[in-house]
Amino acid sequence: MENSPAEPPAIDVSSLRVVRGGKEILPDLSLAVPRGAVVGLLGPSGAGKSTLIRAIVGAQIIAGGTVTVLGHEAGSPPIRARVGYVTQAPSIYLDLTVRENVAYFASLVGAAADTVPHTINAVGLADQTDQLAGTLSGGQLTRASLAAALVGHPEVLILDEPTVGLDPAIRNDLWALFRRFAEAGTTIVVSSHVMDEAVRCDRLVFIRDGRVLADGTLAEILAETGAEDAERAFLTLAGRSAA
Ligand SMILES: Nc1ncnc2c1ncn2[C@@H]1O[C@H](COP(=O)(O)OP(=O)(O)OP(=O)(O)O)[C@@H](O)[C@H]1O
Repeated sequence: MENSPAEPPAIDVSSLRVVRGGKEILPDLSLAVPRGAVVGLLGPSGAGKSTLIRAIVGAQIIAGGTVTVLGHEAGSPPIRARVGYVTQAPSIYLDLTVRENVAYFASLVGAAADTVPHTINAVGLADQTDQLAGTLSGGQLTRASLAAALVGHPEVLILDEPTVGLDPAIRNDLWALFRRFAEAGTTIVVSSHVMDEAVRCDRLVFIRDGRVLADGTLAEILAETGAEDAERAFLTLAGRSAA
């Protein structure tokens, strides 16, 4: 899962500075995401997770630093079809069916038509193929948005709080799905404010007040803090940084 020295990280953020509404949201943030890893971006509400994600997908004006994805500037034309992004809000058309939505996003990235049913099956929505997206349940809607993002087989998949508000069984199914895509080589960044999702990730980035508190495996972070779980480790690190 770790990079070989010859292989650059999938995502490389260096000294990123972001100002929004006149406020410095990310003062000086650096991190690297290895290829093929599932990386959890964990932190409380308002920590700056969505802002960082926006910078990674090239949707955020940055005031300083660099964000490189697959060796190219974030959001630049050579990588647009290679990076999938699922926002917190439903990112598909509610007045189209699941199939119509996924077919539309397939056409945008030039994916073959036969990838549409395959992707819908992969996210477990075969029975909802002809259902209007606006009539799906919350978990189904998240999976439909995922299908739209996945249909072009992105090498990097960025998911902003995909499991928020979903019941434990659906969260479990979604994590199994992320794992399958990672095993097929996709690099996945998942943001969450639910610390118990840490155990699902290969690596974790703890973020608070726009700063990285920790970047490593859960085992490394627990060893470093002496904490029993991710939540206590986070609190320990937050306490240290405030001291
Ligand atoms: N346009 C804006 N103007 C001013 N402040 C903003 C703007 N957008 C975001 N912020 C602030 O930036 C901070 C980080 O917001 P961000 O959405 O990145 O956090 P988050 O970690 O994703 O939170 P959540 O888990 O609640 O989605 C928050 O304090 C938010 O109020």
